[in-house]
Amino acid sequence: MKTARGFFKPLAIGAPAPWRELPARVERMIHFVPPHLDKVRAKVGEIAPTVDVILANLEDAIPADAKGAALAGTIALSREVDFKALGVGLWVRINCLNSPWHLDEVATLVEKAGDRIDVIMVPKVEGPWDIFYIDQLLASLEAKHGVTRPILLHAILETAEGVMNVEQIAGASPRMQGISLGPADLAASRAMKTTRVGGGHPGYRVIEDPHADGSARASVQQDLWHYTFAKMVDACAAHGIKPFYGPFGAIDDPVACEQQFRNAFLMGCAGAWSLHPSQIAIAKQVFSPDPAEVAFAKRILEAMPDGSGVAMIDGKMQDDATWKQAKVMVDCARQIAAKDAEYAALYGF
Ligand SMILES: CC(=O)SCCNC(=O)CCNC(=O)[C@H](O)C(C)(C)COP(=O)(O)OP(=O)(O)OC[C@H]1O[C@@H](n2cnc3c(N)ncnc32)[C@H](O)[C@@H]1OP(=O)(O)O
Ligand SMILES: CC(=O)C(=O)O
Ligand SMILES: [Mg+2]
Repeated sequence: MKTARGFFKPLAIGAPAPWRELPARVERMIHFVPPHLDKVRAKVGEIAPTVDVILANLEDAIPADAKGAALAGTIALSREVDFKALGVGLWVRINCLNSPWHLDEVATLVEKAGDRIDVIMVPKVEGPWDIFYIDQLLASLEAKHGVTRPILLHAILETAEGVMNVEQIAGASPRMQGISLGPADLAASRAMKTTRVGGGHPGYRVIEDPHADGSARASVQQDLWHYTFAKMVDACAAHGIKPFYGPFGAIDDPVACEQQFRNAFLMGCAGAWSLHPSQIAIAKQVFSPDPAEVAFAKRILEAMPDGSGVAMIDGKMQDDATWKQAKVMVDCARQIAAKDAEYAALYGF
């Protein structure tokens, strides 16, 4: 690992100085777009004002013979829509580092759209060495092409080795913006016997003990992802970067999608992916704190102006620790309100 003094030094002569703090951005949903499809790309201008992030996907779900078209479509998209003016992030998911495509992709993206891309998402990150490699490559390309703002990195946690190394991945570079859970590839990597993209499974349950009278035993479905998810959230929080839930593939089950997103929100995630336009509103609602909870959090802050001591509100004890939770909630709401007039009104900011 780098020394403390070396950590924030640019990795190439002429590369921009690394971010010291992550830029404050609302990222409730990362909306995936297949950029090789002209018809879908043409609709991005309409969708962009309704989302926080548009992601041009070059990796899985893009056919091998369309990788070039997807890259060209991404560059075109970065010029066709003024994402900065809309306050919408532009992200790109490149192909994985052992694929034949990633090198040309990164070189072309930085050369042709380096000043317009906020975050590059790197799939199948196995350990900090993957981040060191892409960090150095980006610095060299940014220097070469005069990019003035460092492009951030987002890792997908989707292999058993990646899960084992998640703490080092989260802290590998000042470029690290966040990590998303990739439940589909992770399931394959672990030899899980499933065929889903995220969500639960009806077979993964706990069952109550047998009853003396032999009557039916209740059982409840459990969360397959809890362990990995909690490990990822702690690694991200400890390193000051953002955790995200990834994709929910059952487009036809908005109820389960909402529940999966809500579990992620409650655990500390900043957002989730939307694969289909119908998932945008779900993510927006779930990852914007409930106005009633925000109102209660404001009361805690008002009751304890310096954040110390003890207070009772509606029968509930408040102290320094609940004050800190309330501050997380109100700060999150304030950030959303600054971007989203609808929520500004709901929160009373
Ligand atoms: C495990 C992982 O790696 S997950 C990440 C990789 N996967 C992806 O990125 C998938 C992205 N999503 C998609 O490709 C599509 O949404 C699919 C294939 C899942 C479903 O597509 P369809 O069957 O066409 O959905 P549907 O018919 O409901 O689409 C309705 C409209 O929304 C459009 N649409 C669908 N998905 C998107 C999208 N992600 N962004 C913008 N528009 C979209 C369709 O083009 C269609 O437009 P139209 O009415 O003008 O014809
Ligand atoms: C997100 C992703 O790429 C996966 O689940 O495999
Ligand atoms: Mg994957």
